[in-house]
Amino acid sequence: MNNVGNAVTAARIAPAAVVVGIDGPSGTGKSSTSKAVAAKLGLRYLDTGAQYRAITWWMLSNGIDVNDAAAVADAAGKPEIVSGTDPSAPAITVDGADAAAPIRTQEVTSAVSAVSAVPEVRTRLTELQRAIAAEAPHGIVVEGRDIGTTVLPDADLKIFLTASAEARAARRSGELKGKEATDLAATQAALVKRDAADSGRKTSPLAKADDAVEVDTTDLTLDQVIECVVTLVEERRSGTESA
Ligand SMILES: Nc1ncnc2c1ncn2[C@@H]1O[C@H](COP(=O)(O)OP(=O)(O)O)[C@@H](O)[C@H]1O
Ligand SMILES: Nc1ccn([C@@H]2O[C@H](COP(=O)(O)OP(=O)(O)O)[C@@H](O)[C@H]2O)c(=O)n1
Repeated sequence: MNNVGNAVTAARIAPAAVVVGIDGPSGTGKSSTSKAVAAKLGLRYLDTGAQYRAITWWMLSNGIDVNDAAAVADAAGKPEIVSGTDPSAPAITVDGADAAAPIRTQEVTSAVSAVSAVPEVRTRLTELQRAIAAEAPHGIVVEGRDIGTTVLPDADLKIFLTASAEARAARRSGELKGKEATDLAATQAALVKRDAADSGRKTSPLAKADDAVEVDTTDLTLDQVIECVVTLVEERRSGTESA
């Protein structure tokens, strides 16, 4: 077959790259759903929250006062942050060091909203996120707070996950070890406080894009959420969305 024939055949076989943004507050199932959907559909995966956690961890590790926006802004370009996009083994390094564990500590979780509110931090990470998405050969699932509104406004599909604060706290608490896991009320209060900070900030707040599909996961199993999103992606790809 000549080159034109090969190109036509290839075009028939390989679906066009698809970009999916999944936003929502903590504990709605963004990471679990995004990784599973990316793996099922042969897409790359990006955890933008891990990048905000990584830069926060760097600030804390280097003695920057995370509540001093000017100091955080001055240092925003210093850490080298590299994200792996394999959904089966997402990785993140900071200045060459594996940051997967330290970015999940309570210290980082308590500081990340302050760092994430600094415009220079958001500008830098948004540029990085867009570059990673552009490099994904078959497409990518990108999860966060502002993917559909700011980072990838032209995404092929935008999902906004929600769930009751109680359900989200119970899920998060189920992940925590020891004392934290038993103090459900404290976990819920911390989640609600972080949601408010993320939604209330001036620069690219946590928000549902007007063209995002909202999925309330409160009474759904994780598998049901994954199946729902896979179906939405496949419908968007084939242009056969249900009315
Ligand atoms: N629909 C669901 N039902 C029950 N548990 C869920 C559901 N979605 C996620 N989980 C669990 O809740 C915890 C938080 O999920 P995660 O994907 O990390 O949420 P997010 O990324 O939105 O914070 C994980 O232990 C996950 O397995
Ligand atoms: N696109 C994003 C992703 C995360 N973030 C910030 O990073 C924090 C941690 O994000 P995360 O996704 O790891 O948090 P969880 O939803 O997993 O609890 C959020 O609370 C936001 O403050 C952001 O500002 N923008």
